[in-house]
Amino acid sequence: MSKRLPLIAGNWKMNNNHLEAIALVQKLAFALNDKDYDAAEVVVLPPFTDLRSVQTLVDGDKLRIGYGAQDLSAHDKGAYTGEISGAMLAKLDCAYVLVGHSERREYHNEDDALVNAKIKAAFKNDIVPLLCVGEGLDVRKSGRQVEHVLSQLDGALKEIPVEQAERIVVAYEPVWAIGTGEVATPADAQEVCSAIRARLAELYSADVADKVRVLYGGSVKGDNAPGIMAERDVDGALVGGACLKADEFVKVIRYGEAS
Ligand SMILES: O=C(CO)COP(=O)(O)O
Repeated sequence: MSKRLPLIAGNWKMNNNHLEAIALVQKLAFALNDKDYDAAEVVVLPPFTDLRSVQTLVDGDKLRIGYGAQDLSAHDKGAYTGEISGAMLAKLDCAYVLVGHSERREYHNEDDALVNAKIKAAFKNDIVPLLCVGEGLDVRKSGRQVEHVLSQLDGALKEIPVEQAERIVVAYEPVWAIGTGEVATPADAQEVCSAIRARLAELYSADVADKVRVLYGGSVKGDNAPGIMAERDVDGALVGGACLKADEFVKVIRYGEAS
């Protein structure tokens, strides 16, 4: 069994201009003691307008903090006003890109077919997609969360070859737990994360299932991270609100040191 390196990713959503971005990444690097920290991979996902500043800072200070974008276009280039291509993100050395976040699905009508096209666009540019899946409250109340999430996973991975699938990161983010302060219990997170891993084994192989990192997201904070991260199939966290303060994000990142 391979040991998966935990991944703690901070989704800034629509927060911080490029100057605030520099300040936050500097604070984070300092609070984390970036050069000495290697127990987890740390990634920030700022708005597009911040990426060049974050790249310059990470390169200049040789930070180990990785970065990526919150979305990308399914198209290569051309008359798509307002869109950002995978090639543009690759030129900024983005390692990751979020795909299918519930806020994109809800406010921009992104469906599984578009999510699938965006995953293909990311891989075409050698950027690792961080695929978000998760059920709303109505589905959770009806007890169909596993079925719902696996259907999103199947749709997202359509025609994705094994050598790409094994690099993907999947984030289970129950919509009812996002920004609500209502965190899923560790058992809730484990139930769905283990089902995602089992489906990857069915779709590809046990080896792929063993390699893919499955994260939990939804009201993760310093105090609840240790319990969630202790679950067998949870390999990290996708953090929203708590990643906007360097000290709180560092508490999540250093979850393993909590007493
Ligand atoms: O949507 C999220 C991360 O992508 C989670 O947001 P919160 O941590 O603010 O609930």
